[in-house]
Amino acid sequence: MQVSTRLCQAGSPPSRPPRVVLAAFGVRKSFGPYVALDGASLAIRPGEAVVVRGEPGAGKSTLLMCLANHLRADAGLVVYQGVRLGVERTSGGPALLTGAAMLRPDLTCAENVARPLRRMGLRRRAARRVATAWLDRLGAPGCGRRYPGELSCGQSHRVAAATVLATAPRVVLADDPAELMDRGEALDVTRSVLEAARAVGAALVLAARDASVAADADRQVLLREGRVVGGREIPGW
Ligand SMILES: Nc1ncnc2c1ncn2[C@@H]1O[C@H](COP(=O)(O)OP(=O)(O)OP(=O)(O)O)[C@@H](O)[C@H]1O
Repeated sequence: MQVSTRLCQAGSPPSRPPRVVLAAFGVRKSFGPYVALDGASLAIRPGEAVVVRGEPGAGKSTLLMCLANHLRADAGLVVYQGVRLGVERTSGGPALLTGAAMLRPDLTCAENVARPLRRMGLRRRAARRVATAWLDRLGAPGCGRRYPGELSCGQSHRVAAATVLATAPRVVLADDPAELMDRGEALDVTRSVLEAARAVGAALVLAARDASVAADADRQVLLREGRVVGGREIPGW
């Protein structure tokens, strides 16, 4: 509780960079009788890549949704950049990468990536240039003029990742793409996202069933029956 109090202190800016950018403390979430999260705790440092591993149904997606402020926890708290999500901030939160569903089907892929950049104030031409560079970086060159409906699952996920990463987020929460494509493609896509997140200094929390993804990350934690039960956590947490 000492830690959460420190993180939640509002007012004066911290004198040094925060040690933790995103943290969950004892998060519980049920769907009717189904307990998806049963007191999950996790702390993420700025810029690190953390894989949250777990069997199907372990609660990985639910944890990401709570961390992203898309779902409100029944109990416990989520703190992002020193602010309690769902309480002090009811909208906004870390960027959530879920894949193809994030893309507008009536816009080309370049327009999809440029859209949030335009909202951030970039002029049309600059936004287009940045979007094209991000599509290249994510391994989707040549997708710019195509529409989401014309892409494979892997390509759609890469384009969705470009829409998120182009905005230089502090934290990206990425759900496991393995359900939607074959293992090799899912690994390839995941690695591209991981490298791109590192390149812009974004922390990445990646849900994964597959252990091989963890080899490229800074650390991994294991989620079982809605609790973080294993993995190397940050000392002192
Ligand atoms: N909207 C919902 N309504 C009812 N139950 C849900 C809902 N969302 C999740 N659950 C249940 O919560 C539990 C955790 O689901 P969750 O999707 O978070 O697990 P997961 O680890 O991401 O699984 P997977 O690897 O299959 O994606 C499961 O028992 C699931 O059936």
